[in-house]
Amino acid sequence: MWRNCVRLARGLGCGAFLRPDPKVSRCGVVRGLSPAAPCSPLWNSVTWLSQARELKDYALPNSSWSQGMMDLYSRFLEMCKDGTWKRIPSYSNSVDHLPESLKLTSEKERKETRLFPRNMDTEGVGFEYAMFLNTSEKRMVCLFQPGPYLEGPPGFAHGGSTATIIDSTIGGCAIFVAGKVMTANLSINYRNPIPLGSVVLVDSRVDQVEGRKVFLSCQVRSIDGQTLHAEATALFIRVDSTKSLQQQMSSQ
Ligand SMILES: CCCCCCCC(=O)SCCNC(=O)CCNC(=O)[C@H](O)C(C)(C)COP(=O)(O)OP(=O)(O)OC[C@H]1O[C@@H](n2cnc3c(N)ncnc32)[C@H](O)[C@@H]1OP(=O)(O)O
Repeated sequence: MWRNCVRLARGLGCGAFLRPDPKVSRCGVVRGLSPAAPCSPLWNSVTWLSQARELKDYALPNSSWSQGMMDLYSRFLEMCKDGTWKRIPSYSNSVDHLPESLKLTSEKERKETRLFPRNMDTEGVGFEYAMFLNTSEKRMVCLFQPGPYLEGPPGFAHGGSTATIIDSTIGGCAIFVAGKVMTANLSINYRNPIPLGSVVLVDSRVDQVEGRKVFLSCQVRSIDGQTLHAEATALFIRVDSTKSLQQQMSSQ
């Protein structure tokens, strides 16, 4: 799995540069639908972007991104050109990632909540990441640059921050394949610490779907592929979107 990814990334060389999307302002605020938006059924119905509010897309390059992050981002953007990969926009509120049809009534109302990995406004201090989806391979990759506020052991990322980015990547992958899901189980083996400010590639894929159960696996590696930082398996359960989370919890 990983070897394929490295091969793909290497095969593209480093010459690609970012073309500004005319519908995306410099600060990453999306106006209407971006051509870079993914095209799975779930995201197609995401005229979510088009309506009244302007949403900031946090998965666009900013000045905190290292050269390594920029290079990798450019390579994946290049791979988006033939439609094999899709860049996934990222917003500060999880509800904005769902199409209107999947939102519960209570979720349609705006709340002062923030998606956990997007809860810091200062660029570069927390989770800097961008995701790309390969629908035919049922695979989601995430380029992740952990900032100084994610410290665990001195100079290295906290294990919880690694778990968060794995859960988000694997969860995003599961959502594309199965719709509305919740993490039921996430098992992580931490192999090598992730230096703060470095760039790693979180590579996840759906291995199997059995009824409501979605099984996934994931590896976190350095961008040269030489260092395995973590590997994980996960079980996500498709939830009945007609039932509120509260109802599901109270029936347990
Ligand atoms: C855009 C942003 C993306 C970010 C993604 C981030 C995702 C998240 O972090 S979600 C938050 C963390 N997760 C949670 O809080 C989930 C808490 N748990 C729950 O809500 C429920 O237990 C839930 C929804 C997972 C399953 O509940 P429910 O729908 O009642 O399913 P339930 O009937 O118990 O189980 C269904 C099947 O799954 C199995 N199953 C459920 N949980 C587990 C588990 N932990 N391990 C193994 N099997 C399980 C059951 O055994 C059952 O199997 P079978 O059909 O063969 O009998």
